[in-house]
Amino acid sequence: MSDLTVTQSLVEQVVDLAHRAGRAILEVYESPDLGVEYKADESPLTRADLASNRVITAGLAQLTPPVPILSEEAKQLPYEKRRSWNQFWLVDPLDGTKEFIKRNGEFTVNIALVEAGEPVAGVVHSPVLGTTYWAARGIGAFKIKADGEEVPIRAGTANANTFKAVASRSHAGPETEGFLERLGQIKPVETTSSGSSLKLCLVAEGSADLYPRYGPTMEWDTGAAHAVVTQAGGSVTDLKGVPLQYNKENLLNPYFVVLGDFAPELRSQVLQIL
Ligand SMILES: Nc1ncnc2c1ncn2[C@@H]1O[C@H](COP(=O)(O)O)[C@@H](OP(=O)(O)O)[C@H]1O
Ligand SMILES: [Mg+2]
Repeated sequence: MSDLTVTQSLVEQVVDLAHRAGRAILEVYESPDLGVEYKADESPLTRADLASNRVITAGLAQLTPPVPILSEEAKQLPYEKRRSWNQFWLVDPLDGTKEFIKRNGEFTVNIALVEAGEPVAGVVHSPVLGTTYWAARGIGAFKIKADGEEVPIRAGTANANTFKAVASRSHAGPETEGFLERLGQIKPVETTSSGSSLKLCLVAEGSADLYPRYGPTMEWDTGAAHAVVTQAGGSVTDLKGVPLQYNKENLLNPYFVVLGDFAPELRSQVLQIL
């Protein structure tokens, strides 16, 4: 099968799909019963994750029938079946389920197109904020603001007097604290917390300089926002500086760090203290 070419029109259709999924999520979010259940690994699942998943998987299957889909909430094929995929859609229909249940708005819809282990396009939509980040290789990285205006985005250089760091609201711990302390020896650090893949998007748009993640995440938590960060000039790498890879036998990501568009010296200085 020959690969699909990523065009602006394809990405626009995926943005529409993310918006439709967002509306399905909000219907549940605004209802009294979120339908919370717990999966075998004790992570939460709601009616909204499933509703969003249905919208996205049906939409992608219609849009690009030959391209396989790997979704957090769909049955996952064994590695022997998916290892030959060169291109596939990687979907997290609702990232930040814990934040959804807390009703703090910090959750996203995530759709990435992966090619040869690398996310080449991505759409991240926040139904509550009404914002969408999207990017595609060869096209660029953009934010659609709540008022509908679309603007190009660029990761920051971290050249100001302080570092702006962002960390997980529900999954940060002592290793993150230790790193932020070491970072503070380079220059002062201001830290904010947020749920879901929004953290990577904050780095992509230059609102934050970096996001350290000492904790487990899955490929679908990062794929779409990884594409946005990369196209905006930043990086998403393991703690040694190697870009995260996708469609691995084990879909768990290593601990990682998201950096803005840092000069090489600053980049290696930060990688050394991770
Ligand atoms: N023990 C664990 N194993 C795998 N992934 C985990 C995990 N604990 C948290 N995560 C991932 O972290 C994501 C939330 O990230 P954050 O803390 O930055 O908001 C979750 O996304 P979901 O909400 O889609 O399940 C989940 O995939
Ligand atoms: Mg997730």
